[in-house]
Amino acid sequence: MADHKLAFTHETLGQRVILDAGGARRHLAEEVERLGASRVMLIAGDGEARIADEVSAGLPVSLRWREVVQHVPVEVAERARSAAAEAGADLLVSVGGGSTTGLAKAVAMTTHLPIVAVPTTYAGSEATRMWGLTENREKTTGLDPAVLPVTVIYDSVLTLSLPVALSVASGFNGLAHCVDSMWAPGTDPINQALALEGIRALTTGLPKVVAEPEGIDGRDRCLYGAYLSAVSFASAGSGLHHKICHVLGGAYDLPHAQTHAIVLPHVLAYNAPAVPDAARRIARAFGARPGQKDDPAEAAVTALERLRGEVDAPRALKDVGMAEFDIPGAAARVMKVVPPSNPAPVSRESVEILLRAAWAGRTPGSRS
Ligand SMILES: NC(=O)c1ccc[n+]([C@@H]2O[C@H](COP(=O)([O-])OP(=O)(O)OC[C@H]3O[C@@H](n4cnc5c(N)ncnc54)[C@H](O)[C@@H]3O)[C@@H](O)[C@H]2O)c1
Ligand SMILES: O=C(O)CCC(=O)CC(=O)O
Repeated sequence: MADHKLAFTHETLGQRVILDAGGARRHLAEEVERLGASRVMLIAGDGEARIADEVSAGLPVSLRWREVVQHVPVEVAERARSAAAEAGADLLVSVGGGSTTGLAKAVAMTTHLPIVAVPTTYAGSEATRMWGLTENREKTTGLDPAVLPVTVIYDSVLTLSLPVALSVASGFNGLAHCVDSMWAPGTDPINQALALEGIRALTTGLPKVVAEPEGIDGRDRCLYGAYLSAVSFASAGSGLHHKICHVLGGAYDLPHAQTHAIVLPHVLAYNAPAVPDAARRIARAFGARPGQKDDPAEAAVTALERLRGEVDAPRALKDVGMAEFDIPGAAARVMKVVPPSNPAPVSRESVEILLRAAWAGRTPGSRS
């Protein structure tokens, strides 16, 4: 912790959180009963249909919604909201990744229906009151207490089918929540503590998932880390890293988790020299043991790079569909949303350099 007076105002979001490998079906039935619901709108995309069918067996489902699109286009949200009203739904149950949770949030925003979320990736949307909608290539995010799920049910058995590459990318989405929380506009000692524990959990969990994708221990650690990462992000808010990724996702439709995984080391290398104390703590959480004379920023970046190599995380925006000629436009868009509190000064040129390095998959912090 920095050497200054300890003082903060921290808001904790209230929700019931259950983590129980193999227990989702039972817990979901109990939650539906506890909430007194009789007309469930079950939201799950095609890729999550099998899992959703399994965990929802026996529930009073009056509407099964399958149209799920990443970054929640407003047209999709509107269709789902109308369907919820027509079906007279009294509870939203989302089973799936961040896109599925995001659609449930979009419906809850206007209907104020409660959500029970059963996450199947490590995106963490289930533990935030942040919504995201995309219209005309622009992603808008906002905060609304109505979109925070009342209950989250984590069951690592449901994540066994998540392909290893996607598990890794999604885990890096969680790590990005943690790292960005160390300097985001609302950072405080509480969300920093949660973020550092989130880094530890994901740093031990991800290599286990890669080594043994069917193993419960690695998956449990990743879900635990994903939850902590989301709680820290929910409190600290979006820092520079998230602002960059929202521009890239909204304007260029890049895959969410992979984009986070690629951009994170570059933002860490950019900001860490301006916050040596946070950098030292991040490095330690990643498992490094920096000595007194070591440069903390370098130690943090090296530790993240080691993990990236160990789990073969994605490296280049050019590999996930970004065109090089879009870089200047993306930098201009980022400049409109840079958090004024970012620890290192940000210019259009510096964002363009960062994006070029991330596009090409260069070593973080390098110019060539
Ligand atoms: N509001 C927030 O706080 C917040 C936080 C993080 C992410 N998000 C949003 O979440 C979205 C991205 O979520 P994501 O990265 O989880 O991707 P996703 O939800 O789009 O899922 C990616 C793919 O994985 C499949 N999948 C999910 N779980 C699976 C499983 N267990 N087995 C097999 N396949 C599975 C899905 O069907 C999909 O094809 C973005 O729109 C992002 O903005 C929001
Ligand atoms: O819900 C959204 O689409 C916005 C929040 C978000 O995507 C967080 C993240 O970048 O992981």
